[in-house]
Amino acid sequence: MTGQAPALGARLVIATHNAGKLAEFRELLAPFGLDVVSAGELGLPEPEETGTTYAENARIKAETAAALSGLPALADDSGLAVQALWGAPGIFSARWAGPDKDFTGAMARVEEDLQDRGATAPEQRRAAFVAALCLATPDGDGLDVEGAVHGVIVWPPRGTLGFGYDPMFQPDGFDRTFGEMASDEKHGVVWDGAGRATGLSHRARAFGELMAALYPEGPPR
Ligand SMILES: O=c1nc[nH]c2c1ncn2[C@H]1C[C@H](O)[C@@H](COP(=O)(O)OP(=O)(O)OP(=O)(O)O)O1
Ligand SMILES: [Mg+2]
Repeated sequence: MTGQAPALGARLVIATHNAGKLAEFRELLAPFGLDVVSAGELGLPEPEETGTTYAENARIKAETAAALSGLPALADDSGLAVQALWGAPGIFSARWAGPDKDFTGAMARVEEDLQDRGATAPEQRRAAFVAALCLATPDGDGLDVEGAVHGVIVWPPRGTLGFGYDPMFQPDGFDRTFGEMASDEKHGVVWDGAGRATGLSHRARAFGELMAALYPEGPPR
């Protein structure tokens, strides 16, 4: 797909206050020549995430930003879901890091909870990153998609790339964590020639779903 993606709007708000996510969306959207502006740059508030699912929270963030900015807005609600912890920290992944965004502490808490359950073997340490995206327009339309990537929780954390829980998550089929992967490997997308996008990370996969939902007939001309 080349050129502009009209349904996204020439100007698009990325409704996040997370610098790591914002950088990834800027890279994902870079080929499309959109004017991407962040919620932070527009001075938009961080809405309370009162939903009980990733999708609900993504919609809250996207609708709030679209209504306040008068522009289409793309939001992401995501998290790390650890199977032995019944999906925790899940939608509370950001909250586990506290107001100081201490992900070293949040990762230690995940490991402690796994240790408390005696989860030492890799098969007891299964996890997925999940991302729900919502694209909302100021007139009230919304489009919801999700993506996930499965893997295993490692300890100690490895790597300094990425953000959040990346250093403790090793996706299936790799011997490196997301913290050890360059951005292009973690969330780069590959187009299949028919306008479909695939990728490794939850966010890249959700982005591929978004493009497929926006353009079911293939790339816009
Ligand atoms: O690729 C990722 N690599 C590592 N960690 C990740 C990733 N994706 C989500 N995560 C974790 C950290 C993040 O803080 C939380 C999402 O929480 P979430 O509320 O969706 O985002 P947030 O509060 O950081 O920013 P905002 O709500 O303004 O978009 O899950
Ligand atoms: Mg948040």
